Formats: sequence, structure tokens, C-alpha cells
Amino acid sequence: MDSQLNTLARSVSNASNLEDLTRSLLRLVQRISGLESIYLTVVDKEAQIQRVLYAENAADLTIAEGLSVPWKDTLCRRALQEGRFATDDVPGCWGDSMAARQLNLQSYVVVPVLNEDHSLFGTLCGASTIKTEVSEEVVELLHLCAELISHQLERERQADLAESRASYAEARLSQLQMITEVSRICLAAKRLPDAIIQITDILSKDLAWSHITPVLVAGTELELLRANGDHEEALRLVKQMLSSDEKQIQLIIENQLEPLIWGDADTEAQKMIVVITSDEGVEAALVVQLDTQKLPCTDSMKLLNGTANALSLLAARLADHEQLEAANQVLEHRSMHDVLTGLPNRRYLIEALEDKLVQAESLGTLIYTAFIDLDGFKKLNDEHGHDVGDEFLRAFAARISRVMRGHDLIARYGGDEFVFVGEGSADGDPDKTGKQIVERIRKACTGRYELPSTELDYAGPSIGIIHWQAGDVMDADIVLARADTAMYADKQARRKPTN
Ligand SMILES: Nc1nc2c(ncn2[C@@H]2O[C@H](COP(=O)(O)OP(=O)(O)OP(=O)(O)O)[C@@H](O)[C@H]2O)c(=O)[nH]1
Repeated sequence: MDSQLNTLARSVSNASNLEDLTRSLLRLVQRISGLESIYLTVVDKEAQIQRVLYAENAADLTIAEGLSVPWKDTLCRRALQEGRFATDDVPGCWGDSMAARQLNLQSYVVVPVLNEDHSLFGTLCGASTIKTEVSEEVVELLHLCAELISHQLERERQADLAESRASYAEARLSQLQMITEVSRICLAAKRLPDAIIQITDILSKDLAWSHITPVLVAGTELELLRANGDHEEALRLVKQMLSSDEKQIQLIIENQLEPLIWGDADTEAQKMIVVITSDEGVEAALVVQLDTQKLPCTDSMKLLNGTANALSLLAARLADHEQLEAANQVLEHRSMHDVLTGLPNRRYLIEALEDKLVQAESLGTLIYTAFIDLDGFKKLNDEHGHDVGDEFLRAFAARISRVMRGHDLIARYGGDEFVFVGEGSADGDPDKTGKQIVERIRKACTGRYELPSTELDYAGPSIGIIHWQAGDVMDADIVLARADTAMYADKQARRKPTN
């Protein structure tokens, strides 16, 4: 008895799983009971099937592992129902049992194996074709073994539960990390396509889908961003999405509906389209090819939703940013240009002249500055009206602009005053060059003007030109004052009646 108890203790302590434990127990019971076969079965109540899990066959009788029989026909079921756990006269007890007859069973013993909640897991049985008395001790031993098996089942169930909880927690954590990463990318992104490509890479780590193909909607064009799936199919789907279900898309855009995921359940059950929108409309879409084996769990769907929202916010932010940039550019241009003529204004002129002086100082080149003041412009305004005066200023500016060369600059200084700035080499005669510049400007703006409202002849402006060279005072205001003085001299000369 001691050696049997030892065997039992060893079986329990050494067993690493249900099979190890059960096989040791079956061997032990077989030795003690003398029955030919001892076996453990599992009963599937739903399928109404009893299946042999493990069997210890010692003599002629063989109970095959894996054998399945309809539960309702089994000796086990009848024995348990009748409360007849053991007999050495099977033909006498269950002579009508086909199975018992076929196997020629004489002795039989069965005890139930229960789950933790006391539902039936299966049975622990012994059977023999030789009449073998089944003692109370053997029945008790079987009960003990059944209990040990029940405990092992519960241990394994708990271990499975812990493992699945751990892997769920791991998957959840990785999804949280993904959505954090998606948000980080969206916050830092400067371009939508770049963010989509990076995010597609991240989403690909989720196992709920096999492929994600991003498609960028640019106007009516669709641009496939990355070869991650079936391109043709992705395009076809997005086109289909845009053309055939505009109402649905519109609804998504207007209401920011949850989910921003749209899939055609009937025709494309394995595909989903994640729509990315801004106030402008659909900006992009991710065509998600689901893993057919695994439907996406709620967390995967949340991940897609979160991604769609983050990318949509990014698209909206970028659209706002673009508008702001454009508005800033307009403001910047306006602050540096004259509204009437479109020419650079005084602020622009002074900044540009300062830069040119610095550059010329280092290169040893010359800067020509001409002050241009319209003669008799007050009279022109008085005779033709202020609007014609404006037309004239525009035409005057356009005519001078047409004769500008290379890096020449012409700016409206204010009122009827304009300033020319040009660069020149230190070689040659600067006075001669200055005269040539004045002639070029005067010729361009003197003569007949065909304005929208009227036509008039203009005798030309007063022009004073000076040149600045390395070593002169590097100050735009002083340069302009010198040019203004030169212009004043010209104006005086032009007023003197010629003989
Ligand atoms: N139509 C129009 N007139 C302007 C504008 N800015 C300034 N003026 C006018 O331009 C004239 C400039 O005055 P002045 O330089 O004294 O007039 P001017 O007849 O050219 O005098 P001189 O230079 O001595 O020949 C003023 O009558 C201003 O009202 C403008 O943007 N549009």
C-alpha cells in the first residue's frame, strides 16, 4: 500500500500537465484494480459526444484514444444515471448495450470527473473482458484520481486565463503605444502624406489586418502613397467610395461621425476604408485589408478610429496653416509694396538700398541712385481730375519698369516721387553712366500717354542721379538726400527758360 501511495504522490508532484498526471494515474489504477483498460473521457454536452482522451490498455481489451461515441448510447451515461458505479456483471446489468456486447465487457467501473463549477467534464472508467471484482477501494481510488484530475483541469484553466489576460494586456498596451505614436506624429507633422506614410507603418504592426494601403485624395486625383497592398484594388475602392456613396462621405464630413471607418458590409466584407477629412472634404483614405481569420477586435477598431481622428485634425490644422501662410504672404507683400502702382514702397526701398550698399562696399562696386519727381503733376491732377492722376501714375510706373535691367530697382518713394537704384562697376566713367541712366528713364516716361480715360502728352520728370562708391557714408537716408538734391538742381534747370 505504501508503494502505491508513493506512486500516487510522485504522479501528482511530477505531473507538468493533464496528460502526464492522467497517464500516471491510469497506470496506477490499472495495476491496483487488475482491470484491462483504464481511461479518461471528455463529454461534450453540446455536441452530445463522448471522446476518449487518454487510455491505459494492459491486455486484450483496447479502448482507443480519440474514439468518439454518441453520449446518449454510452455505458458511462447509463451507469452514472443509475448510480451503479461498478459491476463485474455487465451483460447482466446492461445486456442491451451494443457497445458492451461488441467489446464483450464483463466488468466495468466509472466515476464522474467534474469541472470547478461541478458541471461534468468527463468520466474516469475501468473495463475488462475478464470478470474482475471491482472493490470499494478501487472505486474510492478512482474518485480520488478524478478529483486530482479536476484540480489539474482547474489549474490549467486558471493558467490559460492568466495567459490570455496577459496577452490581452500586452496587445492593449501596444495599441495604446501605437495611438500615442500616431498622435505624436500628427502633432509634429508638416505634411499630410509624410504623416500618413509613417502612421501606416505603425498600424501595420496590429495583427488584425494584413495590409494597409494609403491613398491621398488631391482634388479629383488619387495618389497611392505606398505599395503596401493591392494598388488597383485600393484605387478602385476609393474611387467607388467617392463616386457611389457621396452622401455617406458627406455625412461623415459634416458630423464627424463615429466611426470614420466605412466599409461595404455586403460586397467588401474584408476591407475597410478609413476616411480622413478636413473642412475641405475627403483628404485621404486608408484601405485596410482585414485578416480573414481574425475579425478586428474593439481595440483595433478604436485604434483605426483614433488614427482617422488624429489624421483628420492634422489635415484641418494643415489647411488652416496654409490659409494663414497665404494670408501672411499677402500682408507681407502689401506692407512692402505700393497699392496704386504695385512697385516696391519706401520701406522696401530703404531696406534694399541698405543691403545693396553693404554688398557694394564689399565688392567695391558702385550704386547709382536717381530721384525722380514728376513735373507739373499738380496741374495734371487739377486739369484732368485725381482719378486720371492715378491712371497716369500707374502708366508712368509701368513705363519705367519696362526699361529696368538686371538688378535695377524702381520704387515709389511717395506722392509723385520715384527712386531708381542700380548697380555698376567701378571701371569707366560714373558720370557718363549716370547720364545714360537718366536718359533711359526720361525717354521711357516722356511723351504721349494713352490712359484708360484720356490721352495726354507729358514733358517728363525732373531726375537727379548720384553714384555711391565704397568708402562713402553707408547710409540709405544720406544717399537718398543726395539724390534728392541732385533732382532739385535738375528741376531748377528745367524751369529756366531756354534761349
Ligand atoms: N492723383 C494722385 N495725385 C497725387 C498722389 N499723390 C500725390 N499726388 C499729388 O501730387 C502732387 C504733388 O505735388 P507737387 O510735387 O508740388 O506738384 P508738382 O505739380 O509736380 O510740382 P513740381 O514738382 O514742382 O512740378 C500733389 O498735388 C498731390 O496731391 C496720388 O497717389 N494720386
